[in-house]
Formats: sequence, structure tokens, C-alpha cells
Amino acid sequence: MESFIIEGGHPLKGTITPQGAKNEALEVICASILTSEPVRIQNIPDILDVNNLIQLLVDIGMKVTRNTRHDYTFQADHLNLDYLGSQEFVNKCSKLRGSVLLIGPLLSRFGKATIAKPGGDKIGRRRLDTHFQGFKALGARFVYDENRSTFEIQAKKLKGTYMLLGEASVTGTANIIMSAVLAEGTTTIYNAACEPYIQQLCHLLNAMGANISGIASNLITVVGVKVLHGAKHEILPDMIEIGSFIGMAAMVGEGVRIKNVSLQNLGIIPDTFRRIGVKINVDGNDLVIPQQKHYAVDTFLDGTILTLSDAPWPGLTPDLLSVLLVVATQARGTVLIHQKMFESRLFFVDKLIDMGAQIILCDPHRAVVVGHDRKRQLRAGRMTSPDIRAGIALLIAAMNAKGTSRIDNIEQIDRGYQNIEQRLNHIGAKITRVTE
Ligand SMILES: CC(=O)N[C@H]1[C@@H](OP(=O)(O)OP(=O)(O)OC[C@H]2O[C@@H](n3ccc(=O)[nH]c3=O)[C@H](O)[C@@H]2O)O[C@H](CO)[C@@H](O)[C@@H]1O
Ligand SMILES: C=C(OP(=O)(O)O)C(=O)O
Repeated sequence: MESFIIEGGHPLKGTITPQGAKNEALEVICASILTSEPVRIQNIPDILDVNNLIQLLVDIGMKVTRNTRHDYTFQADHLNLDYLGSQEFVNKCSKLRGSVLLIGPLLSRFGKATIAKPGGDKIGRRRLDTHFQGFKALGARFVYDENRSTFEIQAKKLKGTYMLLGEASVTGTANIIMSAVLAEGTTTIYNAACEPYIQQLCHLLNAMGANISGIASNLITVVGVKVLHGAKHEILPDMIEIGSFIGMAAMVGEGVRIKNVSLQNLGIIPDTFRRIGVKINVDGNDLVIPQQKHYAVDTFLDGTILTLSDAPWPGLTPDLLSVLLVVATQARGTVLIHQKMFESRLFFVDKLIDMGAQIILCDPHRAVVVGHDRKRQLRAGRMTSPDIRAGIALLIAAMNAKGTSRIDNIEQIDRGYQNIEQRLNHIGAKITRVTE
């Protein structure tokens, strides 16, 4: 097991470039299953979750060529679907959430798939109902295999239909779109998720010959086609990593430039940081976060306490609330963080309270943060990373704290942040990776 040792109090200064987006990578890599021709994908982040998914695809028989570190070609001309029946496949799926994204393309192209319990952050209930709803509406049948705790899913021919999703599930929408592209007739998906991850998936699928419209809205229309072909695609910068960098630049920065952020795809993220007082200057496609002695949390127009809550896109992504929360601990003012989607994502605030932050955890979904306005520095501590975003939030707290902190279970952080200690050390941090 690896840990980070963090010497607090070293400011960040300089330029940092975001990696490609984890959640988009998981979707578009899986889309390559839909054709026997080569699909080339650039800007793939070199992170645990993505590498585990690529390994899973290799195990199924995908030909994978690594052109350069972040540039791959995938070709699914001879897949070994028998592997889906192995226990090894089930075990590997349980390591990452993204494994659930294999189902749509396999069902679509080969008429069968296995639904094994996916892994991912333990941040509360993570239902797959929306995925099932979509597959069922398209005509798939499910058989539960008690021995393996999997669902075997089959469909001779998927048929397009209208569906109104129970909730705007991100991976659910991706799966349904990938099932519908080769189905017979037209599929209309209402209450679809429309994150940039989904938009990018649709652009790739259209480049492969699919017929998808309504991209970026919650009403997606997919007219089925007979066959898809190869294409080339570039993954967007990771908006969650960009948000994490904005947070650390505000709290421990002395002037940080975040390069090539693709501003138009960040949605409400920059303005949300501005609401807790963070100054963000836009310079072309870069964001520049100046050093700020103090930053003050806004109030609502009527003077009441600001609430930041998550919502399906274009609302605020839940994946940045932990970072916003930690940044608020040194702001002037008070903010209520309301994590609506997940019920176990705020418990990490106990660690921040141990470090001296003023936080009231009202219930599993809501925490009130009363900022110190930098009058009291956080204390160093020993902690463990419960999930990927709490992990990065604790890392930010540790960089800000007085003394040396330790974060265990950093595999959680490595799932989504590429060489994070090297990249942060390059701009001034003092973080060491230790193995124990
Ligand atoms: C690999 C991947 O892409 N993971 C992302 C994806 O996970 P994932 O696709 O697994 O998450 P879903 O969008 O399915 O749902 C997330 C949770 O929110 C709830 N829910 C969802 C939609 C809604 O309108 N209301 C609601 O309450 C669901 O019941 C579930 O508990 O989307 C999540 C929500 O943005 C992100 O945190 C994850 O980083
Ligand atoms: C929750 C997340 O990841 P996953 O869905 O892979 O668990 C995340 O990226 O914040």
C-alpha cells in the first residue's frame, strides 16, 4: 500500500497542464468495441482506472497499440467473448466503475453481455437501474446467474424506442446510446445526461458513422445504422482535475496558470469557485489563479448563506464538492455544501475537523463550513483517502497545513490523477510517495 507524506506550507507557483478526462476516456475507449476497424484515441490519461479498463479490453481480445504515452489505437476485430464467462472477468470489473460501460457496446454489436458488479468509489448507493431500464426498453432480456452474481444479458436484435429515463445517469446514458447506435429504428432518450463526457462520446460515434442528434441536450435521438467504422478522437482536458487545480491554487497558490482548459466545456465550474471568492482570470484557453491573501464567500442576493449543491449537467458536478468544501475552510464567510446525489461522500470532513477546520456535518448530505479567513492554519494530520475526490481534497488540506501530514490509501487518488505528486512538486509542493 502506498502513502503520501506531505510537508505543508510550500506554495504552488507556475504552470500546470490538465490530463485528459478520466470519465470521457472510459466511455470513448469502450466505444471502440462497436467496430472491427481501428479507432484512434488521443489524450488518454495514464491513470489507474483507465489502465485497468484497457487491460480488461486486452483480456477480451482487443488489439491495443500504444502509439505514444497518451495516444492509442484500439481494434476489436477478434474479441473472445468466452472471457466474459470467467471469474477473472467478474473480479476485474469490481475494480472500476468504468467496467459497466462494456455492456452497451457488447450488447449492441454481439447481442450479449455480462453485467458484473462494477467497482468505483464507495460514495453511497450506486444503482444501475437506469442502465437496465434502457437495455430492457431496447428489447434485451436478463438472466441472473446466482453462482457468479452476474446478469447475463441477451438480445437477438435491439429495436429503437422512446424512453424517459428515471434519472439522468451519466454512465447509464452512455450505455444506452452505445446500445442504440446499431439498433433497428430510432431511439429517443429523454432525461438523458449531457455532460461533456456524453457529448464527446456522441461526437466520436457520429465520426464512426452513427446518427445521433440532440447532443448537449437532455433529449437525444439515435437513428440506428447497420455498421460503424473506424475514427479518430481527442479527449477533452479533465474538468474535475482543472477544478481541483483551481482549488489548490486558491488555497496554497502564489500565482498558478492552468493550461489549455477548454473553457467552453467547463460549464458552471469557474463561476462556482468565484462564488466562494476565488479570483480566476481567463487568458486565451488558460486560467490564471492569482495569489489571494483572502477570499470571501458570496451570499445569496437576499443576504442569506450561500448553498453549493450538485445537479445533473449543466448543474454543478458532484465530483467537485469535496474540493470546494476544503477551499471554503480558509475563506472568509460561511457556505452550506449540499451533496444531493451521494450519501457517503462527506464523511471525510471528520479528518478536516481534526486538522482544525470549522465544519458542522449536519447529516450525510450537508455540511456547513465556517471559513477561517486564513487567521488559523490547518494542522497536519494522518489520514486515509476514502474516495478519489475526498483524497484530493485531503491532499489540498495537507499542502495548506502546518507540519507534515500523511495520506494512506492513495490508490484512490491514483485512480484519477496522473503522477499527481510529480506534477505538483514541479510547481512547488513537497510530496513524497512511500510504500509500506
Ligand atoms: C465513470 C463515471 O463517469 N463516473 C461519474 C458518473 O458516475 P455514474 O454514471 O455511476 O453516476 P450516475 O450518474 O448514474 O448517478 C450518480 C448518483 O446520483 C444519483 N442521481 C443521478 C442522477 C440524478 O439526476 N439524480 C441523482 O440523484 C444516482 O441515483 C446515483 O446515486 O457520474 C457521477 C455523477 O455525476 C460522477 O460522480 C462519477 O464521477
Ligand atoms: C466518483 C468518481 O469516479 P467513479 O465513478 O469512477 O467511482 C469520480 O470520478 O469522482
